Amino acid sequence: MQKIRFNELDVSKEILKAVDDMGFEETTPIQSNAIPAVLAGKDIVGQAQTGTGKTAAFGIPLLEEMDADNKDPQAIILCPTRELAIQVSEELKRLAKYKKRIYTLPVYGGQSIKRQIRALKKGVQIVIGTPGRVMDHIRRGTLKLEQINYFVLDEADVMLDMGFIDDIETVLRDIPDDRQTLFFSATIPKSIRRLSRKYQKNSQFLKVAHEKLTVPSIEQYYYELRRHDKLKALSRLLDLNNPELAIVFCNTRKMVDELNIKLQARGYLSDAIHGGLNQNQRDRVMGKFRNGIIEILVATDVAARGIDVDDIEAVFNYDLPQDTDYYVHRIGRTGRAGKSGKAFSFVVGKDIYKLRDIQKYTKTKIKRDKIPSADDIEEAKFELFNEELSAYIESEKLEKYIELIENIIDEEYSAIEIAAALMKKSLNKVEDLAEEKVVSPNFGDTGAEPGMVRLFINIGKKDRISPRHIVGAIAGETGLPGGLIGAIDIYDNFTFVEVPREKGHDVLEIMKNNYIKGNKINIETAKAK
Ligand SMILES: Nc1ncnc2c1ncn2[C@@H]1O[C@H](COP(=O)(O)OP(=O)(O)OP(=O)(O)O)[C@@H](O)[C@H]1O
Ligand SMILES: [Mg+2]
Repeated sequence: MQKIRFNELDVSKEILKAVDDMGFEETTPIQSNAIPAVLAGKDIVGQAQTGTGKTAAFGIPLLEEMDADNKDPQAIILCPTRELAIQVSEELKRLAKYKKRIYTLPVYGGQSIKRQIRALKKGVQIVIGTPGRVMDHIRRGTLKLEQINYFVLDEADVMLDMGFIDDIETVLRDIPDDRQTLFFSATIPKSIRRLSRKYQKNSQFLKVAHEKLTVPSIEQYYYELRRHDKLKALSRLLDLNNPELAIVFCNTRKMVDELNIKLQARGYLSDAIHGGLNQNQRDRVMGKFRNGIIEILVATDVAARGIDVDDIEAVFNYDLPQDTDYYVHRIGRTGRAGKSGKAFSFVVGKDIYKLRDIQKYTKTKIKRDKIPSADDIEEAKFELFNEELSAYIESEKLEKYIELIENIIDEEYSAIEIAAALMKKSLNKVEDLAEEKVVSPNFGDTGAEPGMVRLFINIGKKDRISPRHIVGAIAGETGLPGGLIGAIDIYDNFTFVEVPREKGHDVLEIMKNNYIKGNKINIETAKAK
């Protein structure tokens, strides 16, 4: 049983109406397999490719089985991160749109526990949470387990990788034996099979029959390069492909932060997400990414697990993942729900062996490709320019300008010379910023604290400059109190500072005139202040 219509399943008209509102036409294979199995009371391990609707595969039968007259929790869904708990909860809310008396609640750390307790007291049937906070509620007695009939682990494998096994086992021991236990992920390693043998009854392993582990609509490429060429390669691929939204994965939090700053300094609208950020920061970043305020999300593996954002057109493995399974989850952030996408992996030295393992494991061919040259980018920009130009000529009223140009032609220049000069001027504007990076003010919303703006300053050799020097120089020259100049750090050959938004342009002007010589900050003067 693969794709069928939802009304061929034994589900209520409320659910049928909701999936129709959501625009779902047919079930996905995991849905046509899992929904009847869960409704029939089975324990299952569900494995299906990324972006193929596993959330609704467990969400729909859970919603069907909830007793609206019972206000106690009847299902717990555990997710590895707060973002995912929120996302799953939102998908369930959409599915429950016409089941007015079923309440779902996400509970996760970082959010006021009192608010969650109040909500739980009012009556909630499905609790979606991260293990830490769920445990906390259980210990406090604010999450009652007596009525729990369903226990779901979403992204089951990464939950074990993250060391949540003790928490999971504690919860499993405490909820009634006659419950149903469901595990889901795109990759099911042996550790999950073991957990299944221990805690599930007559478990059914639903591996949706697919030859490949990755989605076929994702084009996959790799690039062999040297470590220090990665940033250039990333910039070129971003410029050439121009993805609306993209995720770039690095292997450590530190790399994520560093790369994000470098991208921002090059004028990209990027921001970083990883487990080292606090709740507010993470919410802000995810919100900006979902709304397209930032276009590039630089992330660690866990932070992006299961994340479902429309229109992510490209995924970059800036570092190749340590684990082959992680490759599957990473590139699965694109090509969701039947859409197409591209995945680009950077391969340095011995990474090539890991890449071979990945190909063997996922049963896919990752195509080798060349990093686009500066000429390729220029050509692409030129093509885009031509297209935009034609559209502009078609849509705008140009009579007045035609007259003006005719005058210049008469006097000195040919039409071709004038067109060439205008073209160079218009194309260069963008390139100057990206290439020289002397000072690139980024007034877009790129990770600065609220009310602040980030300024990037090229400082040439970093060994002679400390953050203190830079704050000193800015404070001295602009009269801003040092306390208002924030978040300073030094990366490679540049630094950034955050200053109050309304002072941004002033500070920039002053810094340009006084401290930027060529492309170096004049640190001697800064020290003297
Ligand atoms: N039957 C369907 N038809 C069309 N779209 C669907 C269907 N079921 C789910 N979707 C949509 O597909 C997207 C991906 O679903 P979901 O996030 O549940 O995937 P997943 O299998 O959990 O992926 P991952 O392994 O990355 O967690 C969501 O936006 C969801 O609303
Ligand atoms: Mg999922």
